[in-house]
Amino acid sequence: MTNPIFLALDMPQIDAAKVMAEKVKAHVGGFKLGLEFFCAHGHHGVREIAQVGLPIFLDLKLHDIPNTVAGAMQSIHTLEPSIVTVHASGGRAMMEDAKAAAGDGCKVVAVTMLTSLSERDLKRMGLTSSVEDQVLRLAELAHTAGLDGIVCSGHEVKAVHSQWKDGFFVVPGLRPAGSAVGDQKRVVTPRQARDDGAGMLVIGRPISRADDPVEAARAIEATL
Ligand SMILES: O=C(O)c1cc(=O)[nH]c(=O)n1[C@@H]1O[C@H](COP(=O)(O)O)[C@@H](O)[C@H]1O
Repeated sequence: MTNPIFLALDMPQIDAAKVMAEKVKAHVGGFKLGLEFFCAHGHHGVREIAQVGLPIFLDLKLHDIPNTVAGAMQSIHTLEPSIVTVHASGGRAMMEDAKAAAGDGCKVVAVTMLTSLSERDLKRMGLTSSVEDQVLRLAELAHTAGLDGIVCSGHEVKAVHSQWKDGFFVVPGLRPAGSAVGDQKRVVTPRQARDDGAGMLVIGRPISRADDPVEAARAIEATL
């Protein structure tokens, strides 16, 4: 089994990110570079982390009109990411154009409801359905648009998996038992997410902010 853990390198310093990546590379399957890192270091930063030798998940959460998102996808071709995110709420045409513009071998997955949101947050946005129903609706839209899968929390992944059998499901908001939840609201353990159908486990602070990141990554890997 390839290691499904992707370490989120959410830090603004390129040197610290590279040191962290080198340290834990034996216990993870790849690295996720998101907005904090990409806004600070762009293409150069991605190339630096890619030198560590593991696949790169470029988490740009693109959300704009179809033409702009397709252009952004083309602008990252040369980085050869394994996987890129767009927001499902950008709509079907946006997702179709994003997928058409993605480079060969690059999965495109749609973020559904951020794991930092609760049912109450949905209501405040005027959405009256449950989180699970909203995730299932957006997952269906992403599937129809021809994407490879979605990003959702471990609370919904089982239901999404039963609706979309061959989809690829990325699950963040993961916390080993007893670790600090922080700003996440819908959390499960890495093992639970895996058992329920997650293809990729995105983990940041429980590893990167641990006193001993190598031991933290090794311990999580051992639970899978
Ligand atoms: O797209 C993501 O990766 C993502 C989607 C989501 O709904 N929730 C979420 O936490 N993430 C990302 O997953 C990572 C979680 O980090 P930790 O909470 O530190 O483990 C961060 O890099 C987030 O940007």
